[in-house]
Amino acid sequence: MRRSAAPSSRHGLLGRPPGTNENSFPSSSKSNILSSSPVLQKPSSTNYQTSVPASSNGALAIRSTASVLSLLGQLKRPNSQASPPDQETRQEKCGEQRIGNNAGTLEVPAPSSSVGNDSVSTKRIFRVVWGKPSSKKHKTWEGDGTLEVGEKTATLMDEEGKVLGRATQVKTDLLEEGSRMKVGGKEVELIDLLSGPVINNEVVPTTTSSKRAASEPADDLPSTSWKKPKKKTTHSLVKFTTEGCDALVLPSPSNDHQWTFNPRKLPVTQVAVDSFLSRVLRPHQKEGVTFLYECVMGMKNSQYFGSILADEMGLGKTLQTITLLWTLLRKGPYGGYPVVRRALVVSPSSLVLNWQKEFDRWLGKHRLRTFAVDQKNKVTEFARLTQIPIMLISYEMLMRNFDDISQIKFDILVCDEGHRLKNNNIRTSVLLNQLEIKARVLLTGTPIQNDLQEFYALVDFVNPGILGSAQEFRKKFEEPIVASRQPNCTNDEQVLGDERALELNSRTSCFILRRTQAVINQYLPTKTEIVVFIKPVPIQRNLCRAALDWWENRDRNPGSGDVCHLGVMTALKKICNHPALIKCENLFEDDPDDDTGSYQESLLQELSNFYNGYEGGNVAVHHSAKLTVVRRLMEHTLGLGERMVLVSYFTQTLDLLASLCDEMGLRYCRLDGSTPSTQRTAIVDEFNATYSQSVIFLLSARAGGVGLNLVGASRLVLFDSDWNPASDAQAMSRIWRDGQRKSVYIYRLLTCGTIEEKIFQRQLSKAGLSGAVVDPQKRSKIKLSKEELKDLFTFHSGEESITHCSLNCNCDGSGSVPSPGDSSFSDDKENELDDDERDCQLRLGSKSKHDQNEQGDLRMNQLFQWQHHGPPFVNNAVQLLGLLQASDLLAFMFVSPPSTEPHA
Ligand SMILES: Nc1ncnc2c1ncn2[C@@H]1O[C@H](COP(=O)(O)OP(=O)(O)OP(=O)(O)O)[C@@H](O)[C@H]1O
Ligand SMILES: [Mg+2]
Repeated sequence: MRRSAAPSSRHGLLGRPPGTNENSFPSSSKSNILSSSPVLQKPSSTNYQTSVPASSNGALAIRSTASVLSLLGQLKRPNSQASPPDQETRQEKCGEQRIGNNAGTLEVPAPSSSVGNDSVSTKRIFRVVWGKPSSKKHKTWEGDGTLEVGEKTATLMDEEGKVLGRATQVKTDLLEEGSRMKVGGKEVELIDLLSGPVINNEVVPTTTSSKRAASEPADDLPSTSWKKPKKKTTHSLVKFTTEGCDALVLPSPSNDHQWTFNPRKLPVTQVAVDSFLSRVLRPHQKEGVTFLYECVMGMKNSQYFGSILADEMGLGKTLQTITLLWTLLRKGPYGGYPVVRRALVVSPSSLVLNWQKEFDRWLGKHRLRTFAVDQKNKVTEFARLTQIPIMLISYEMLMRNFDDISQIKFDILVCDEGHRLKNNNIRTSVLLNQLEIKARVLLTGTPIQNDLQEFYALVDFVNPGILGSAQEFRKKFEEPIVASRQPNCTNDEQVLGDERALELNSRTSCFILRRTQAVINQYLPTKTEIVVFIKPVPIQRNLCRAALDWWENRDRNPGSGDVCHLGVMTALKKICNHPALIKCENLFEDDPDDDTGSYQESLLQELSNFYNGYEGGNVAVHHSAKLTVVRRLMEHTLGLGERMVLVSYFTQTLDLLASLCDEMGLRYCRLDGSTPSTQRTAIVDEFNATYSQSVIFLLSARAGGVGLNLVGASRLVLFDSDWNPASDAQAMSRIWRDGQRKSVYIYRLLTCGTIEEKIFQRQLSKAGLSGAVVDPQKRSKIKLSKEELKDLFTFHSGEESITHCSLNCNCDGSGSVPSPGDSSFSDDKENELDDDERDCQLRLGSKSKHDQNEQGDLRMNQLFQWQHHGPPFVNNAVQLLGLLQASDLLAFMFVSPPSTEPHA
């Protein structure tokens, strides 16, 4: 016996169609796509597609919930049980598939409720749970079923369509979702409305939609008008027009799909996205929804139901997912039955309430409510709430409440920022894998972060086994692809690696969809990215040299060994941020790379000898070149009335930036790892509010780098970089998103000649790895060699950008895009200029142009398409970027081509 109103679906998700019985359809009870294994049953030679097949390209559009609802109405009537065969006969007679005719109309069966009654049919069908009567608020239900509600009667049927009881003299107009009543000695709770009444061939607003505000258009109802059927026969056809380019009709199942997943031979109904959603979807989002639908329905591969939506940041993965879930919760291709009853959406804690907000924004609370698990809203409570189909939960909460969650039957799992499942041994992945949910959608803007093993883990999570075992994958794909990206690889290795990358791409592209930000360019204001190379101030140079000397002599220092590389890197990064950070109690406190031991004291001691300038109190801004630049940039930006996001990977650096704000008398918001998840959305909302007093947002890239919308700001500074380009890309994408009205400037600050520049170059190499799978033409180098490590620990003068030098670019730094004659790589460059790929492919460790050419694998990079600004930085562009006041500290700048022409 089950507690709570979450009865299992023995007959697929929602069981037998209302009103059907064993005679009306084949008796197999396992027709649900997502929750039961299919029972193979040879279909008759006739196509069961008795309703309206969508055109394969989805061009024909029926914006109608009515067709599905009316079909349900038809099915429930005993005298319409024979309708599928009849329709088949008709179809055979006509010798055609009922796809749109030349006049752009579609034919669908008339709503049966209208048959024989031209004006009114008031029958409604509710999905219900039933059990013994009891006065308990949270009672134990015994089964699922349907309740057919007439004018004064209500008939309760179980999942098999067997009548369990009838009630007469019922005040049916009071019944709505959530109501409880007694029928035939059983207590019944109405969950949701499957089919509404039909009046004059139009489905009138359901109980749910009648709750809609009076002023709001009934936009989930068909916007196309139904025309009267010519004949009032059971199977007369209704034509209605398909005008309107907003409509989105999802693909119909193939015959194979029907064979596998429709053993009961339910009529195939068209699944269209409700128009209130389809009209707000951008073209790429329509494509995305269709793609996800095909994947989770097993239409692309009947063995696998997973998908990765890997669109770049800000493309609206949330809206696409919400559209998918809403549609699956309401509809399905077989008998019109919803495919999903309950959905689980897992996200980072900072985004749980954002998901709720987005659900409310796009669907409205009157259509759907969601349940966000937190300290107050317990998982067990959700299990009892039959009317709330969506659970939103953070990864952390999921782990804490796993036992309760595993008791609930979910039909689809969505993992937002799913790249965190890049290791299938971590506890989150292990637990999520234990949930028996076949349909899995993983959302990520950055599918590959470090290596192909991580990519494998993501793929294997959504579609277990599709790429074989981890070992097989390593042998077949990873090793050859990695080998082909080594600078000294042979021709054969090269060819094999390219082949395997291609194969991997083709094997995964049917369930991974990735679009770049280029697709939203036209909807957003201009975005300009600026890589700013800043000259370190003398104290920073001295400290860098001291740290590197210490490293050179590491044999004489305690705790030497591999681990000390990481420690020195952290120290160098902190020196670049501000020398004061080395005075912090624990030098390595919040560096994720830190794995240091006792030797840090020795390094700290060494560095302290060089820096005594920080005694607490005000920040010595002039001890950090980057901080000085930020201060001047802030003055410029705030003077224009714009707001700014400052991002760092170090909480100590955020403290420093907070002190700077205090000193400047600026109000700021801050989100870092210590911000309670319950407060995060409120903080973001406060900042984004039009009249917010907060002009600066201090953001920890680790705690809040993903998913957030910070469109209240139009400038963002990435104060320090991560080894992982994906993390930086995530953080830098927070302000250039829908809702942004101003031109956006994104500054990446690098202290030149230091480890920061090396990390940047390393990133350019790693970024290419993503391309290796998404775009097999890309090639990149993956691992750091010993030489590269040594290169990392070389401090250059700090007077010029080594990145620009490594391009061998002879431009005059006047701010123009280099012309072919500016580089000695002109032969290669020509090819590269045709290349509109996003990622740069600078190869770290390349010492000279000669070396690179000998390897024959230098790919000229995107930086040749950027503006090159060198000293003396006096032109208007520098002024516009707000950096003129900081020009004494600048060594070089790359400025991206504007993403779009400025909006009118
Ligand atoms: N079609 C649309 N019309 C208007 N606004 C939209 C549309 N699609 C998405 N948005 C808005 O764009 C913003 C970004 O969308 P969303 O957060 O879903 O991006 P994302 O793809 O998940 O990015 P990330 O990878 O950074 O999480 C949100 O505020 C969302 O409401
Ligand atoms: Mg997102």
